[in-house]
Amino acid sequence: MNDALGGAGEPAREAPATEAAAHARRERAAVRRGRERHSGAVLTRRDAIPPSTADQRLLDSRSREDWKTKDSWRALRILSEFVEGFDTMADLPAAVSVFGSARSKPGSDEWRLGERIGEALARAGFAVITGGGPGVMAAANKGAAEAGGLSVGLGIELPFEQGMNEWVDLGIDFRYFFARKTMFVKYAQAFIVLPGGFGTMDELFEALTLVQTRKVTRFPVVLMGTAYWGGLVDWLRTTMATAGKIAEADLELLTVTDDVDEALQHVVAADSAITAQEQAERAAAARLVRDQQEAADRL
Ligand SMILES: C/C(=C\CNc1ncnc2c1ncn2[C@@H]1O[C@H](COP(=O)(O)O)[C@@H](O)[C@H]1O)CO
Repeated sequence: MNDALGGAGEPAREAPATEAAAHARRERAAVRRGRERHSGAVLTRRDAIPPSTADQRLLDSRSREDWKTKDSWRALRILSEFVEGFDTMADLPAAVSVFGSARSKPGSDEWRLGERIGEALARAGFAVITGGGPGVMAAANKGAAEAGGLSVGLGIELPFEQGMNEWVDLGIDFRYFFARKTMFVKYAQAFIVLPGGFGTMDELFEALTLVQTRKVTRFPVVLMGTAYWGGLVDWLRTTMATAGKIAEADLELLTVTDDVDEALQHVVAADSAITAQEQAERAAAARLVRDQQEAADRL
């Protein structure tokens, strides 16, 4: 039973003071239920949980024998993960991926920011995609779900998994990080990145690399939290750009703000540009078909 649901089945908004207590209650309940692991369609609990994850078995294996005999078969499982992801995500409306620390505590400033950005995106009509985990991910999912938006979680099998957060309405569990990362980029029009650790950095720099190398275009990357990101952005400018490892212009790929409305504006502006370009492309294609038809009719 979801204890964030009120009697009428509606999500009950918790007062800030009680939110952390409610979160702690839910965590204790999860521990009581016992540890569990999702691996694709497979759920294991307690003693049935395998000692390693699929990603570990693929990446951490040192056995040449395994590489010859097992990895080629693993490719089929990897393929199935892409198929499942593509099939499910293709039905999404315009969406934004929100990243940030798995460790942010409910009620903290970062958590509130995550919730507000999730809510603002949902009100603007965007689905919100997160990693489906705790912390900022849960906050953004909560904001989106409670504002009536589509709240998506792309979970990952981890050795210390906590399960998908309760505000995910559409969830996919991935075994492989790289398959999951494709979905974050392919089905989003922008990334919004809140304070986070290695995982968040990985997602941020993957997006920046894809934009810098023009694998994706018209893709805003918004960093939220000027105090947190300021040092990194300064370092990118004064050390990385000065050493010629990136161009000055690459820094313009990033927007840094504390303001939810400003973040949203960037996303909406990019979305409008995409829509205008798609309309122009469709009109050009229709003109081409019409011209060809008229030329054929004249023969
Ligand atoms: C560390 C804890 C739980 C981990 N659970 C996660 N579930 C889903 N996605 C995750 C998890 N941990 C990291 N990620 C991904 O990386 C980003 C956050 O990483 P960070 O190092 O915390 O910045 C996040 O956007 C996810 O995509 C229990 O506390």
